[in-house]
Amino acid sequence: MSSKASAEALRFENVTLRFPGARQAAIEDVSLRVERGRFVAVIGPSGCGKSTILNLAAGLLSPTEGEVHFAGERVTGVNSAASYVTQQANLLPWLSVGANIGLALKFRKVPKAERKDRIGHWVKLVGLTGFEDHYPRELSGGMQKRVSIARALIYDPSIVLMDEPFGPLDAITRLKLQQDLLNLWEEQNGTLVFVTHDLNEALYLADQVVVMSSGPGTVRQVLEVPFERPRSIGSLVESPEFAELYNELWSLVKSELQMSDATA
Ligand SMILES: Nc1ncnc2c1ncn2[C@@H]1O[C@H](COP(=O)(O)OP(=O)(O)OP(=O)(O)O)[C@@H](O)[C@H]1O
Repeated sequence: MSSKASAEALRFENVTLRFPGARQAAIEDVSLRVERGRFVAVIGPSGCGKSTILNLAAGLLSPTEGEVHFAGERVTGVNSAASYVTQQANLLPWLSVGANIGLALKFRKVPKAERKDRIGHWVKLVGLTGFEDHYPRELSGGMQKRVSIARALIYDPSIVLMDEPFGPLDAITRLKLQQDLLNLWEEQNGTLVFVTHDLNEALYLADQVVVMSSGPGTVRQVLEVPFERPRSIGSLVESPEFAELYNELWSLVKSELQMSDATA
């Protein structure tokens, strides 16, 4: 295998997905390559197929045409290497915070003592010390999100897929969690593909931003985000380079929104 091929995490090759009975394809002829260790944001108008792309990467949907590959292998069923953080935290209400976080370790038959250590470590990392024995209903939305992030990262998955990870949270909690995610996931050197509607979030977190067009969903442009890591959101926001890139991204997204309004 060439070094180029071995650095590849996810690849979409001319992927079209048409839901049964749909007038037009949800996504059409999407080609995309995500290298290992990269953070990639997918952004675009509502309905342009962002979640569909995550579902295809997770192996929950199969392309109508084209192929999805992960780590050099064609994805033909559920992609067990991928950890998926959906829009809702989806915690199991009858399990404590600790048990929710450790779920993937239990499925993988990690011995109890090791499980306990790793859960303790992650509870601390996501700032939930003292809440291990609480139940999801006793947590705020932000705390539930922290649990779902710890649950997704605890078993060192090869790739994490996140659908609007911080969507419903207030601005301050979002900022804090965005910075936490940067710190946590950079340490693990993992691959992250996430969908967002938030231009700032895309630029804070990602190495590349995939801007999609709608009707049907296609890749309009892939924008490189050159900011060095480790990143501090506070310093990024103050830099002129950030403002410049934000404007570039905004004009791309704005033209997509105008196009989708015109075709609606
Ligand atoms: N299960 C389904 N059956 C039929 N059509 C679907 C299904 N899921 C999604 N679609 C359609 O596919 C298209 C893409 O949907 P998708 O959810 O991927 O878009 P999105 O960009 O994630 O949207 P949003 O930003 O609003 O969450 C939309 O037109 C949607 O109506």
